Amino acid sequence: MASSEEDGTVEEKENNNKKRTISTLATAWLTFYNIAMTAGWLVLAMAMMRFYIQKGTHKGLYRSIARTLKFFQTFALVEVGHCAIGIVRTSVIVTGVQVCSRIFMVWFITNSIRQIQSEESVILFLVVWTVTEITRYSYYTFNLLHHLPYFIKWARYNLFIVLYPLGVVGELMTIYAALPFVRRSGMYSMRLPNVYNVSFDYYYCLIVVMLSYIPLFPQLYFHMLRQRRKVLHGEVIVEKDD
Ligand SMILES: CCCCCCCCCCCCC/C=C/C(=O)SCCNC(=O)CCNC(=O)[C@H](O)C(C)(C)COP(=O)(O)OP(=O)(O)OC[C@H]1O[C@@H](n2cnc3c(N)ncnc32)[C@H](O)[C@@H]1OP(=O)(O)O
Repeated sequence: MASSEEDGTVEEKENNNKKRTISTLATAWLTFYNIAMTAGWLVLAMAMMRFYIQKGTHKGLYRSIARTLKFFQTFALVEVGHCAIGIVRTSVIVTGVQVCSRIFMVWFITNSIRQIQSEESVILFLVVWTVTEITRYSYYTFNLLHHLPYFIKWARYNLFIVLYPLGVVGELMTIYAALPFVRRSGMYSMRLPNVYNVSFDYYYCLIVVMLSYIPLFPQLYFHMLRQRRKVLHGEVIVEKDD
């Protein structure tokens, strides 16, 4: 009897130690990740400002920051992994939609269609994303270090009220500007007949993507409003499971 009780205690202790090690490793990784992402988006902000001050125009700005933008925005895919393995308390679906829509904007719209890279709408979403991400990643970093200045917390849970709709306007206007070029070039499309006997029209795909903002964006926006009430006003919110 005594020995089985002792066994139980040893097992419990081992489990607790394992959990503590995993949690320490997760915190260390998240701190490194958030610092790296804050730095990445700060580099982007400085590169954009420097370009504009030196050239006095936004034309050519996208090309000058494209590599850094593609790297840091694509790297954000690991955030979906963070949610999936449970090291952050965020929905995989909410994070997945947010990250995938950004990666789609970068790779399959802005990077693929040179003619739209100098549109004002591209600058609009780039500036909005940059302000959002510097605030968001610095919030997570300071939060993990238990030294969160109030103005960063305030910025994280207030700026999105204006920035989110502005970002969506920039993204939708950019996709809209891309439509004529996509139609003319037939890019990423497959016409029949072909060996696979499959037809795909990227032009209509983009129209579906634009329409999908109607049901999806309000969900992300209301999610952030709920987070705001929870963090700034201490409301207890029961989230539905994914
Ligand atoms: C394939 C094609 C698909 C096309 C589909 C098209 C449709 C698209 C429709 C939608 C379009 C959206 C377009 C978006 C544009 C923009 O981004 S505009 C810029 C403005 N945007 C924003 O302000 C939103 C920014 N995004 C986010 O905040 C997130 O991505 C989020 C997932 C939407 C919400 O974040 P969430 O994590 O749920 O909330 P938080 O309050 O920040 O965190 C919750 C808890 O998780 C912890 N946490 C999360 N991440 C980390 C981390 N990296 N490190 C450490 N901790 C983290 C956080 O601390 C919280 O923990 P607790 O405090 O313990 O609760």
